[in-house]
Amino acid sequence: MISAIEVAGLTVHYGDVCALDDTSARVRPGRVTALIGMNGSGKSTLFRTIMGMTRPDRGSVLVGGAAPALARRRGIVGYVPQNEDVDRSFPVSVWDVAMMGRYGRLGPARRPRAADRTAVAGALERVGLHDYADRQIGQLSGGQAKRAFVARGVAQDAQILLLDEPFAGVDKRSEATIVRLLRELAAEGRTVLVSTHDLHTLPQLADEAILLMRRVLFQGKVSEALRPEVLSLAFGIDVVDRESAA
Ligand SMILES: Nc1ncnc2c1ncn2[C@@H]1O[C@H](COP(=O)(O)OP(=O)(O)OP(=O)(O)O)[C@@H](O)[C@H]1O
Repeated sequence: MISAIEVAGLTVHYGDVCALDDTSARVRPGRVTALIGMNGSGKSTLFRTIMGMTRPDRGSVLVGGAAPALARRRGIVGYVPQNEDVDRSFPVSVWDVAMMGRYGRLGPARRPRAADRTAVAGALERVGLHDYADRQIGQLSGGQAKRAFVARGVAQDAQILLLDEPFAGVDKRSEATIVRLLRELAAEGRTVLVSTHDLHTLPQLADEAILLMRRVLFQGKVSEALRPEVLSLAFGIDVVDRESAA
């Protein structure tokens, strides 16, 4: 089977710190794959390397069969980072944030067309923010703001979507909305790679899991990833209470 994302032998250092060490994994198309690992295990680094934003010391990345830079240019891959670089005190509306997902598609005049407005309206509807379109981003709760950034990724209409901890700091309702949305995107044939600390929702969220600790310790079905002996590999302890490991 052709992989949606394929990384092989990735090694990334920040100075003396080794963030990824000979990391290899394949992400299958049309599924939700969860990326699990402790703080500092290299999840964000892996996302950035897949996006071509961090250059590996060694190894290769293919995204939709293309090198990262080309995949981004073609709009094949979308990315919702853990920490947004949008200043929330900056006066942009929820609509504007979602429209940022369309920037790569706007013509030279940079003026949104009907298709762009339809995509943005649809994305806001899907994250449950259609009534907040005119709200300034700084006037949203943390969970609503997170949903606005997920809407930006959805509006982009990419075949492959990467989300770095979209559940961090969001309430149960927002979390349920995002989980449902990611499942729908996978059912439409899109590929979703999502990092999370929440092992509790893993069975609802994902089909497959990748356990990372600088290198891939396990990749397979979620039901197998949740076995205590597998989790203890990733978290380095005997996991009695799954949530306390997250
Ligand atoms: N810009 C940087 N400069 C130096 N070291 C970095 C940088 N970014 C990450 N690191 C280090 O690389 C390692 C991997 O970090 P990374 O952010 O990829 O982990 P993570 O699994 O996403 O962590 P978390 O769950 O806390 O978000 C950590 O030891 C971190 O301190």
